[in-house]
Formats: sequence, structure tokens, C-alpha cells
Amino acid sequence: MKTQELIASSKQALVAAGQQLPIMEAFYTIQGEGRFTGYPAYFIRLGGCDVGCVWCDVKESWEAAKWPVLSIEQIVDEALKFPGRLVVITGGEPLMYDLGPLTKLLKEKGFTTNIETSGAHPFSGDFDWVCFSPKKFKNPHPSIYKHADELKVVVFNKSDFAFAEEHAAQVNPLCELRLQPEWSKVARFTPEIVEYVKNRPNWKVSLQTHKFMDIP
Ligand SMILES: C[S@@+](CC[C@H](N)C(=O)[O-])C[C@H]1O[C@@H](n2cnc3c(N)ncnc32)[C@H](O)[C@@H]1O
Ligand SMILES: Nc1nc2[nH]cc(C(=O)O)c2c(=O)[nH]1
Ligand code: SF4
Ligand SMILES: [Mg+2]
Repeated sequence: MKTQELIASSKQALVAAGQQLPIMEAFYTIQGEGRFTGYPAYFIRLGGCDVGCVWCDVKESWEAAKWPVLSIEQIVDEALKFPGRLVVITGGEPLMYDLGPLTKLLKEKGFTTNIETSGAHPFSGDFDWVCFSPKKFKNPHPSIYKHADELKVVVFNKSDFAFAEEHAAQVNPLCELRLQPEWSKVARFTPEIVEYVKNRPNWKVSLQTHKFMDIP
């Protein structure tokens, strides 16, 4: 094997082991959505997603090879530069990777660990809060259902209410249920979501509040 091929394959092995991960961006902001809306949080956005949502608001994340690969130590050292100790791992689809080593290190350093996931890949990692946002474009892996603390379904058309109920029937009974209008359809679907939640109070409304605040 040539030296460059050797380097590439050892890099792939480190990514497969979850010791190194492709990072699209990492930023300190306010969690805009779901249970922790309003909390300051450090977001780690992993590159790579094979789900293909037509309305995805971070399509540039999809191709993993575009993004630099960092060691979990480098990733955590960056996070430690900010005062908050809540981390949100997102993407792309973060469960494409083994998140065991990164979450172990984050917890050793005192972070609370949250994840945003479509659940389309096997569950991994040690998380304090799992936000599961299932997609019609690729079925969830069965391992997600027992881990989900929050089910957050994006409403892009009318059939998404029935899709939301299908998944609500499969999560554990303590899982919090939220409906979030797709950003380009906020005006179209917010009134229907409001009526839905008023009539079925096991559900709650989630809005992408960071977009209203015009922050990352
Ligand atoms: C960009 S995704 C990344 C994490 C993971 N791939 C997932 O889909 O859960 C983060 C969150 O944003 C939601 N989301 C993505 N695009 C959206 C849009 N256009 N409008 C509303 N929510 C959106 C997703 O459903 C998910 O809950
Ligand atoms: N402020 C802010 N809150 C978020 N909650 C989930 C996000 C995501 O893209 O995963 C996100 C995001 O991109 N920004
Ligand atoms: S699963 Fe998440 S990152 Fe992937 S396309 Fe859908 S919304 Fe975008
Ligand atoms: Mg986002």
C-alpha cells in the first residue's frame, strides 16, 4: 500500500471507531427548538447524512467528505472555550457515527449531552436527552424508540399529523411529543398545529425560534 493510501485507511478506521469525526461547524448559541428552547448550548454539527429530506435546512452538511476530520479531543477542547456546559450533537445525521467515545469524553469534562437525530442509524452514545425527529425519506432504526426523550415531528404537509401519531405509538410513554412547522410553511401550518395541540394535549408546539431571532 502507498503511504497516502495507508494514511487514508487509518483515518477511516479512526472515524469508524468514533475517535475522529467530520465536523461541518461548531458554534455556541441558544437552543432554538424543542424541550431546551432558550438554553445556551454549544452545537457540534457532524458532516454526512443519507436521509435526503426535501426541506432539509442544512443540505450542505450531507456530503461527509467535504468536512475536516477532527479528533474527539480537539472537538471537546473547542467546546471547553465557552461558558455553557450543554452540548447538542447534530448534523447531518450524527448517528451515522459511533458517538460512544465523544459523549464519554464530553461527560468526563462535565457536559450535559443532547442529540438531534432522525434515528435512521443504530443508536450509540451516552446522552442526557435524545430528540428524535423521524423522517419519511428513510425509516428509523428500531433502536431509537426506547432512547427517545422527545419526538419532534416536522409538519410539511397534512399527512404529517398521521405520521406523527404513528411514531408516538412506538416511543416510550414518558417521551415528550412535539410538532414543529417546516420553516417555509410556518404561516400555512402553525394555525393547524395550534388547533391540533389544543385538542390533543399530549402534544406540544415547537418552533425554530433561532430563525425568528436571526441567530445560528
Ligand atoms: C438539520 S436536522 C439535523 C439532525 C438530524 N439529521 C435530524 O434530522 O433530526 C436538526 C433538526 O432540524 C429539523 N429541521 C430540518 N430542516 C427543517 C425545516 N426546514 N423546518 C423545520 N425543521 C427542520 C429536523 O427535523 C431536526 O429536528
Ligand atoms: N439555535 C439552533 N437551535 C437548533 N436546534 C436544533 C438545531 C439543529 O440544526 O440541529 C439548531 C440550530 O441549527 N440552531
Ligand atoms: S435527516 Fe436531518 S440532516 Fe438529514 S436531510 Fe433530514 S433534516 Fe437534513
Ligand atoms: Mg438547524
